[in-house]
Amino acid sequence: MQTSNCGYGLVKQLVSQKKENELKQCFSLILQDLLSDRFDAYFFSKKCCHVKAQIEFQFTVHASGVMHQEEYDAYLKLFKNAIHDLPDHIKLLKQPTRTLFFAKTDIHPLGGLIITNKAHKEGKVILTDKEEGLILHLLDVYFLQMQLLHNSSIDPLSQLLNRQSFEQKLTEIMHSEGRYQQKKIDQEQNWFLAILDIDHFKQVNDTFGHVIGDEVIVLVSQLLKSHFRFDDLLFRYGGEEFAILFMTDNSDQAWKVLDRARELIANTRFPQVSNVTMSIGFIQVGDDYQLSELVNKADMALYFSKDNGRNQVSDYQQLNIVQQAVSGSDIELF
Ligand SMILES: Nc1nc2c(ncn2[C@@H]2O[C@H](COP(=O)(O)OP(=O)(O)OP(=O)(O)O)[C@@H](O)[C@H]2O)c(=O)[nH]1
Repeated sequence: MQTSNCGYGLVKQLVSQKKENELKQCFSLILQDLLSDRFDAYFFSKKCCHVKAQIEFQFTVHASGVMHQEEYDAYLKLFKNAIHDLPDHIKLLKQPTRTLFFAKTDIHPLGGLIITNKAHKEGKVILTDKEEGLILHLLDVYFLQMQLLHNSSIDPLSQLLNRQSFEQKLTEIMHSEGRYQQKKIDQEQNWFLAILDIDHFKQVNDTFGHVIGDEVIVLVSQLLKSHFRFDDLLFRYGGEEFAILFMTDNSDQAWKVLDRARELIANTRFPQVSNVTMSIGFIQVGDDYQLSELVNKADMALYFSKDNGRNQVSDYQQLNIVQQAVSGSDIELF
């Protein structure tokens, strides 16, 4: 039986040294070991080695236990992404014989993970402590790797996702299997792209200085984070410009969500500066446009908000209606 060099300690060390490539390599070795006959215990006891035959990955989840739906979705995404990145020959080793079942426990900072046998009556947990230990350690490795990848995609001032990750995430959404729609809590949900811009921010800088300007960006980011859901994607898109990718039922709901965010910013008293407002434009992500077109259209809606007095939310679809109505009346006039 072989023992991998990629121990848990090594993973931790690589993470702390931010050696992303080495970490990826090490992580891939761990997974190969775990899912192949070379399975061994690297970041835990060798006694776990019999577990291999029992651990299979399948992502049909039958119950969410006591976990909140959003938290549960985030876990699922984490695992799906991790498995998605595996080389093909490893994917072949997966046998969909088991069901993942998440339950919130105190054992792990990310919550606990238990695997149950689908065939087992009433889905009783059949994992031994050692097996559960194995999974929890695996979760640790995922967590550390995700954290590292996460850090490289974060804007240091706002702590939101950076511009580089924006295109990547939007591309992922546009090319993903479920595409623009996903079933969430028994309801179809659609993706929306919003672009938000702080109004008259130049004036803030000119009057109070760049340090205060930066503080406004930080506070706006925190407010937005507190307003949106755990798995909505918030980006600092440019200097005082933000982008949000989020899911909701329809355009009316999207408008309401964004208008509440606008209201929250407008009603917050910012130190020194006092009042800050934001203009927002959004569009539903769909088949009609390429990525750059989509961003341009959301931007057009944003500038419509700016041109119409700022501190408001505009839906690109509604602008079309306005434009068509205008051109329609033009035709009638002439
Ligand atoms: N403090 C600070 N200022 C920034 C940052 N990034 C961009 N800015 C400033 O943001 C200001 C943006 O100004 P404009 O694009 O003219 O827009 P505005 O004054 O917000 O006006 P409207 O968008 O039309 O409401 C510029 O003065 C930039 O220098 C940053 O990271 N920190």
